[in-house]
Amino acid sequence: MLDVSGLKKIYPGQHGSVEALRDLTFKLGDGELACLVGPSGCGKTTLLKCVAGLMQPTSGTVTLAGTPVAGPPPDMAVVFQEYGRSLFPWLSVRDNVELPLKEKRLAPARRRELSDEALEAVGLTKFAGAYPWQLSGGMQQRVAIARAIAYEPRVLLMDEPFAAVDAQTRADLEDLIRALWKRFNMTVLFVTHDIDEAVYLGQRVLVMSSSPTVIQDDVAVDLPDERDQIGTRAEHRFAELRSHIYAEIRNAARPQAAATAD
Ligand SMILES: Nc1ncnc2c1ncn2[C@@H]1O[C@H](COP(=O)(O)OP(=O)(O)OP(=O)(O)O)[C@@H](O)[C@H]1O
Repeated sequence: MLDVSGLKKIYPGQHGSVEALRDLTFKLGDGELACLVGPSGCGKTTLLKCVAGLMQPTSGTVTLAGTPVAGPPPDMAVVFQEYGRSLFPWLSVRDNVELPLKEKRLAPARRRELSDEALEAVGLTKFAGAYPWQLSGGMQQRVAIARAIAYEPRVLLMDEPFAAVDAQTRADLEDLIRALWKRFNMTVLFVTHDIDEAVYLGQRVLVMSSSPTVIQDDVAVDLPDERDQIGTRAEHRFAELRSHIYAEIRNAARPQAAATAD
């Protein structure tokens, strides 16, 4: 479904250019849920922007279902960390969810159907008429997720979407993502700083090295498919996977966050 090959990104700058991504190659199969972890500044956001067609890589390719990505693809949606800035405060929850569907030029009845389903899926049916500023942080992030789901993406990209919410809300949102992933058969690439979150959510964890960045490890999460916040996290295998990835990231982290390319 998603094929990233030899991706390289160099940011030009006045004091030397920064090689954020050196040579990234990985594939995601149709319907896979993979998490991407790596040390701070290793280029996770840069990678997502290139995959989402929001930024041109210096070299390398991103292919979505066989088609090269040259701009934002119609069957991909992105959920960012800053839900506060990604929702329009003057639009109701429903209008926020339907906005991209208008861009897609869907008829009003179809837009309504999709927003109803998405709001029901994230448990916000009762809040369709509310405004984002009337909702808690976790609820606002659920609106952002509903907006992405309503778009009916084949691939959902998430960039540290739960970094700004409290621990209990975060756990609820993690379970919501796994439920939505199963219900809508999406391919999900989920970027996080949090190793526990990556192991809990993913079928695979891609570990990025520090800059200049490559994929350092690709760990299969061989935990049972049914996950729950208490049981799964208490499993011996969960602890083993977490320790393994933690050691990889410790290895990957070097004192310098970014290398100079010239
Ligand atoms: N627009 C830009 N111009 C120049 N350098 C940039 C730009 N954006 C990012 N960088 C550099 O590229 C490297 C990777 O940044 P990026 O934001 O992709 O990392 P990240 O892994 O998402 O970071 P974090 O985990 O802290 O959010 C960093 O060294 C950063 O300073």
